[in-house]
Amino acid sequence: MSTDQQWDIVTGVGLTALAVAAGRAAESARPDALMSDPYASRLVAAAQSPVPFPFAGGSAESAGSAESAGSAESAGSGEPAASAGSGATGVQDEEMWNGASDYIGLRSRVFDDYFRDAAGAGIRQAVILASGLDTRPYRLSWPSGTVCFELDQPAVLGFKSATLAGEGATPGCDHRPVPVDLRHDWGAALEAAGFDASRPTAWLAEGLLPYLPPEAEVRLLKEVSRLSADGSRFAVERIDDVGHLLDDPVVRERSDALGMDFPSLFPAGERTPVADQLTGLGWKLEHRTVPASAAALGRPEPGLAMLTDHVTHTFGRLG
Ligand SMILES: C[S@@+](CC[C@H](N)C(=O)[O-])C[C@H]1O[C@@H](n2cnc3c(N)ncnc32)[C@H](O)[C@@H]1O
Repeated sequence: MSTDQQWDIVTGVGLTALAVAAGRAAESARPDALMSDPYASRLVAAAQSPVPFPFAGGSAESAGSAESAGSAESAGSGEPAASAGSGATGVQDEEMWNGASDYIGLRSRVFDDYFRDAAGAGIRQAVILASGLDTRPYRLSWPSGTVCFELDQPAVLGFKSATLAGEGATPGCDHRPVPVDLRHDWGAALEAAGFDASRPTAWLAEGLLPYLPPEAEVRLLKEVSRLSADGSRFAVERIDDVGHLLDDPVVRERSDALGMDFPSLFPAGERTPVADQLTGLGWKLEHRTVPASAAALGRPEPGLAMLTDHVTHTFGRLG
């Protein structure tokens, strides 16, 4: 991928955001759902992807209220999302999507809880880096006065805002989308959108870092740190060696089925481990493995060795 290439929701890295939304739709439809995204099915349907994603039916109105979303108790009340219907392929295999939701559902819940904890600790500024089709500003309960910034490519944010507006969805926070390319200088755009670096912030990088070139990853972690007042928090999904992901035959089979040129999405190059970078930038870290999160939430481990062995959720605090 060239350093200036852009994408929308059905091309390049954008397609990964759609795949994650399909995983959240699948999770939301489970009777034992760990989280509920009442908009995921609708977003997947509206994208009209040339790849036939499943779970593209349903509507936000019928899929449960945003108020009730996000708790284990209330989750699962949403309407089971329907399959895309025509043109069935391996991509529409239920088992595969239930497998995907095992991890996506778990990851979403872990980071939903992270934002709930940060709100409970009095943090009123959230920044979701590479938010994709994530709908946390709409589906979580935010304390009054919370400002939520979402950063992603212009076409991705534009598609999401337009689709959710068409659904009559309204954010539960002061929602500020910031269209940027995270490979370049995005801090100035964030500040221009009203971000206040003197207030503690809860940052999230979920499904982002491996897609950045190594030097852009270094810049991003430094920029987050520069903009973080004492008391800030930073949650990161880490995949420290993407080679394991690309070598996994199940991952390859799934990305092939989705028509993704997966290897091309991960820029090559030497990387300093993210945990080392964060520690060097002053963050105090806590790490949680995927099996540990699964056990804590009463879920079996996701069936992919690559996820259980090579993905970590890291939580940083400053000050
Ligand atoms: C796997 S998706 C994850 C989306 C979201 N965090 C979620 O969990 O649903 C990756 C996202 O990273 C975004 N992304 C990757 N590189 C980016 C860049 N250089 N600038 C802006 N967004 C980027 C993509 O547009 C996409 O939305």
